[in-house]
Amino acid sequence: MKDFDLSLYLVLDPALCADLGMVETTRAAVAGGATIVQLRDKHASTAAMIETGRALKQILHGTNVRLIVNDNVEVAIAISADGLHIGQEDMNAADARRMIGPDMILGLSVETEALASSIDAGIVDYAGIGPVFSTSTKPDHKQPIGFDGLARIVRRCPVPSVAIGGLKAEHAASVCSADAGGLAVVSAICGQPDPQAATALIAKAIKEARQ
Ligand SMILES: Cc1ncc(COP(=O)(O)OP(=O)(O)O)c(N)n1
Ligand SMILES: Cc1nc(C(=O)O)sc1CCOP(=O)(O)O
Ligand SMILES: [Mg+2]
Repeated sequence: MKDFDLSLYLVLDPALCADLGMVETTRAAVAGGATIVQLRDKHASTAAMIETGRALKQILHGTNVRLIVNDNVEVAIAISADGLHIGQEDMNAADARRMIGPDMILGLSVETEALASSIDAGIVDYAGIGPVFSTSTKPDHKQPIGFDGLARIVRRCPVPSVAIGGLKAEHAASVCSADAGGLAVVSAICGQPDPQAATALIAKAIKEARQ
């Protein structure tokens, strides 16, 4: 069984993190209670992502916080990341698994009940489900599913799941009620005046929702 915690999943965005940078934002978020971090940079070269990924690995060394690379399997392998996250339009999950080997965490985006049902739990370790709400962070996002849609999709998922899309601390209780394993957030942490405090606020809301 792979050891990872989806409770508070930080997805990095270089533009939103412009002031502090992705590395310092990650340092602050980990201090605030982030449990997993994704390096997501849709415009960086592979070489630039490898450099950032190595810096993130240093920050996360000695913590239980896992580092996931978005989209780029070459980067995930080059930096020996803890995991890779792919979407339906990125690559086939079985091909990704063959490339990263059996031990790396593999996350897959799913937007519908049918896609959730089709997940092979022998290949995929967790599902990213969304968008719950419309969000300007990902202009090409699919149709928002709301909390009812989230609950329906989670029910069909044979693997742990994390909700994404427009989520903030105030949504922790609804995400937990839908039985998702956590909240994935970008703008609720990246670019916030105090990313550590912003993370701690979400972590507190998750803790309260689970009590
Ligand atoms: C945790 C998590 N869930 C969903 C996504 C979205 O992945 P994808 O659909 O491939 O879109 P991009 O992020 O690549 O634009 C994610 N990155 N992380
Ligand atoms: C990276 C990503 N994936 C989504 C999906 O629906 O699959 S929504 C999204 C961006 C989420 O950003 P914010 O927390 O700022 O709303
Ligand atoms: Mg993708």
